Amino acid sequence: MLRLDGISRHFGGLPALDGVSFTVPRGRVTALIGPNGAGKSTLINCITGADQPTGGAVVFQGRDITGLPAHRISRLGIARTFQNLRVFPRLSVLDNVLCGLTGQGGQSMIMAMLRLPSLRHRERLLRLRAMAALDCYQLGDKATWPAAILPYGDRKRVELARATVSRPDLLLLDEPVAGLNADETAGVGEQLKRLRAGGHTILLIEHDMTLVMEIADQVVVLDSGRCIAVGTPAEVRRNPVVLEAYLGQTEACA
Ligand SMILES: Nc1ncnc2c1ncn2[C@@H]1O[C@H](COP(=O)(O)OP(=O)(O)OP(=O)(O)O)[C@@H](O)[C@H]1O
Repeated sequence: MLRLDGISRHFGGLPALDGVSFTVPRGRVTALIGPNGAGKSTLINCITGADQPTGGAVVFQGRDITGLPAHRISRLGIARTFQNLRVFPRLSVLDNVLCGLTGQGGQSMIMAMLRLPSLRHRERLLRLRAMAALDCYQLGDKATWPAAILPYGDRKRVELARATVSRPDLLLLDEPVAGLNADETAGVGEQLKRLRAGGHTILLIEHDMTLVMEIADQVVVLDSGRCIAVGTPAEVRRNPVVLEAYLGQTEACA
């Protein structure tokens, strides 16, 4: 589904990513883990076009998408959530989720001005899809609320609904449970399991190791911009290089 070939990204000569290569298989959950500053968000930014790699190639469904602008990559079927929430505070919850369907409107400016019945029909269908996504995340009763007044946990779920509403071929989730309490984390964990069961391909950045070990099929470990391990959760958990770099020597000795 996605192949990364030697991705590098240097900031002022300092490597945030240094020749990172791995593949994200279709229909599986791949977790990307690593200590703070390892380069995880930079890598997601390079995949989605929010940033450009200084070396290497991003190949999605057989096509080289390296350096394409973010809106074109999004149209190819890659959606994401952000580590620092990016909901539109003044838009309603429903409109925030409809933003995840902008590429599917299919209307030209002329059609939009003429308000043809076919266009109104299409808009109704998109709203129904957005409402169904909100229901999946238990947000249906807050559809008309401005996003600004939602509690943090709800805003996280609005982002998830927006990222998943278009049924993207690849879903990139940057710390979806960061800042959530235990109940909210469990709720999002259930959602992620449902997405996995539904055949979604997911690249998940997460520091919550319990969640990662529970839902990932494959774990990729970054450390100081390098890929130091790729394997199943069980393989990675007992890899001494990973334990030393990420989990700490104490656990390695346990
Ligand atoms: N725009 C930038 N300018 C300069 N340095 C940057 C920039 N973005 C990231 N970096 C640096 O690149 C390195 C990797 O950062 P990145 O945010 O990708 O790490 P991360 O693994 O996502 O960390 P965390 O788990 O804390 O989110 C860090 O040293 C960071 O300071």
